[in-house]
Amino acid sequence: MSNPILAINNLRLWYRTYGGYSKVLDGVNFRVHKGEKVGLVGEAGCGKTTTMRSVLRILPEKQIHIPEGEIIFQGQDILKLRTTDIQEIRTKKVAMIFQEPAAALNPVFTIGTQMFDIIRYSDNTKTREQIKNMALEAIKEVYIPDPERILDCYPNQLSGGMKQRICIAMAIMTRRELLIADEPGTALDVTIQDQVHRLLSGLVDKKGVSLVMITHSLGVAREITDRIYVMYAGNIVEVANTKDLFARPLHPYTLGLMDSVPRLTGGGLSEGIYGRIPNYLQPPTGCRFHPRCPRAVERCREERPVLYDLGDGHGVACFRI
Ligand SMILES: Nc1ncnc2c1ncn2[C@@H]1O[C@H](COP(=O)(O)OP(=O)(O)OP(=O)(O)O)[C@@H](O)[C@H]1O
Ligand code: NI
Repeated sequence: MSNPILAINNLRLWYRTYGGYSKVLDGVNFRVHKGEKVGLVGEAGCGKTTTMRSVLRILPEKQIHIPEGEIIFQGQDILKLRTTDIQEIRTKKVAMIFQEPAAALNPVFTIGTQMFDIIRYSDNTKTREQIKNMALEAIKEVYIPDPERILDCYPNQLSGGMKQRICIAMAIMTRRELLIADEPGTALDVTIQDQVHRLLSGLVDKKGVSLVMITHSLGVAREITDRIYVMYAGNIVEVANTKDLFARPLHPYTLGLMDSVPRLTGGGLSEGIYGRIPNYLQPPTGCRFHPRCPRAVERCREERPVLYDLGDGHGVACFRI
């Protein structure tokens, strides 16, 4: 395949807390190619948001420590960029759509004002009329009727689903290379969430932009993505083309996630996989999944499995497959 537009290499990231360093990301490797739709899947707290926020450098910088790793975006290491260059990436190259649309919109400005600002930041040569037309066009693309009226609305005049659509419109109305969607619509009810996912997926195809879809649901990732990374406790434990992952899931954690779909309210992940994400202040030795793993043996406690490639880009980090 061509060079990836995003390559996260061996990223380790710790949070400073009162109890010491919380060692969350433990050597994450992650790639996105041009036009690709990639899923990042795992339970709550496994580090999905941390990984993707680090790409935009929107983590609280004073509270984090990065002992190792690089984040190469279009050939540059994001971790080494100056703030002004990061700003350039945020306004022109990469957009993020958040879980909670209300939090992404400023309550004191109209939708129009906020959309115009984004367009102006990305390209200051446009006339007022061109800017307005771009905003109207984007609102039409997310299937909201009466776009003229929407421009004059404040966020609180719109439903949750409408707000999420506006966030998507804002993300795609100017030319971007990469879109990162962090569980978009999780705050909404399920049918609306579905619509939001489909809308996003369609627009990404239409614009030819790359997508990273963060979700705790393998089912959602299956609907939308070409390739999936499964994350557990700050490690990528399995990666494969979406079809291959469902045809031949290999990591015990992936198997647990697959079984867990109808049992989200139950105690553990599946029949054999109880427990929860470890304490990152004192993460388990060896494979971080070993305390929960039905197949764990002595070696899993002592040695950390690397992700090995079984061919066709199917990688798995487990001694016991
Ligand atoms: N600012 C912070 N300081 C300390 N710990 C943090 C901070 N932000 C996140 N964490 C911790 O990092 C771990 C990973 O969190 P993260 O939000 O990246 O997971 P996630 O996979 O996105 O989960 P979710 O599905 O709940 O969004 C969690 O244990 C979380 O409590
Ligand atoms: Ni998250």
